[in-house]
Amino acid sequence: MTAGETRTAIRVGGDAGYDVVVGRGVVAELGDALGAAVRKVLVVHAPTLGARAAELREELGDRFEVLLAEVPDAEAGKRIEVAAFCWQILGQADFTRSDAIVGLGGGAITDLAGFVAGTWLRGVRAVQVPTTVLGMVDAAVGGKTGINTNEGKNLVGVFHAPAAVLCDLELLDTLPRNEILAGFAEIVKAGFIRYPEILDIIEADPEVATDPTSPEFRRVVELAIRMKADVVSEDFTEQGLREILNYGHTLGHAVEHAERYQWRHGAAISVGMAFAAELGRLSGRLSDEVADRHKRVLDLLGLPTSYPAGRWNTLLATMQRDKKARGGQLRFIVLDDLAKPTVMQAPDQSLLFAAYQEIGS
Ligand SMILES: NC(=O)c1ccc[n+]([C@@H]2O[C@H](COP(=O)([O-])OP(=O)(O)OC[C@H]3O[C@@H](n4cnc5c(N)ncnc54)[C@H](O)[C@@H]3O)[C@@H](O)[C@H]2O)c1
Ligand SMILES: O=C(O)C(=O)C[C@@H](O)[C@H](O)[C@H](O)COP(=O)(O)O
Ligand SMILES: [Zn+2]
Repeated sequence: MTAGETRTAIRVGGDAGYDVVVGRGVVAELGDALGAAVRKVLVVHAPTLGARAAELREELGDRFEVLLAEVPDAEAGKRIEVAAFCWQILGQADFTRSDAIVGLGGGAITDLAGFVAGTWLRGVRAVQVPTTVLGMVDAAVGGKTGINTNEGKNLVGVFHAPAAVLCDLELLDTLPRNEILAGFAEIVKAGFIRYPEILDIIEADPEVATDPTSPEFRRVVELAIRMKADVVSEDFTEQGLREILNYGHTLGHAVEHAERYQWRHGAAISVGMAFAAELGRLSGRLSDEVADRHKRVLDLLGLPTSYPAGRWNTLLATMQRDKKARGGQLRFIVLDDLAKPTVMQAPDQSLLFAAYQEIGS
């Protein structure tokens, strides 16, 4: 970091937990985050981050034996065959329990790298270096890892907390605008379920989303990370509270599946939040003002809030496999008010359908 730049450390899980470090240049802390006990490091990265991964190998080379695993980009990387490819590298290089894995990439890569770290020898050290907004504010934080199956999104995974998360804002300099905006869907989620200040900032000037160097950008990123850090500190394995992080995800994951993962996660979650707002409104719990605010904020960011009306049956069939379902009954996260998320148990299909009609295009 250069003089005058600040570094923020957000703690997850108290004394025995880890820091999520935010700032420009903080990837320079990777060696220390890996720690003195580690000998070998596997950096799992997408092709986009190949040059940066090679630089890291150079930078860390005098302290560690660094191997690189280039894996397919985005959701194509979140497959069991890709995890097996990484396990093979680890096996052939004799990785032991005192070695470590680094996830360098967007949320898909940190989900995969976390899964590999959580399963290799039943769990080795993972340090996450997210390179997308979405990875920084959500995916790399909290130790939820996962891969997809033919039947649905994230159906296989383990909870495996990282040893550190380094959110280097400089890495966002190369991130395309549409990826930045997709990441903002999870920031908006944090606004609705915990910190409405985020919504105020975006409404005051939606352009903050496209300037990673602005103080407002930094503020909303840190608020979203704080929200996630607090929730997962209280409920790491999603016994209750953590379910609120799934706001917009029940329908959103079904949209991703229906689109064969050609939609960005953030875009699908945006549609899912628009649906959750209608569910809140039509069930009589959420005011028109807060429900309408969803579409307004998401529109300001150019994120989608509708989906073809004729796709309901397809989405409903996929939603039956949602992890929040209990005994065959769907459960949705909805809002009673701003920053008051709650679980809606087994809503009538007629209510779900009516809410979907409101976002149907
Ligand atoms: N585990 C969790 O708690 C959690 C939370 C939220 C989302 N997720 C998962 O995260 C995934 C979505 O993550 P995402 O939105 O980061 O998408 P992504 O990982 O697919 O990355 C998006 C694109 O950005 C490119 N990219 C990444 N960093 C770049 C950079 N610095 N410069 C240029 N290009 C770059 C990638 O190559 C990719 O093409 C989904 O699979 C979702 O399920 C997990
Ligand atoms: O961390 C969590 O918990 C979340 O639900 C965060 C979500 O944004 C994320 O997309 C997560 O991967 C969804 O998890 P899933 O259990 O619904 O697959
Ligand atoms: Zn998500």
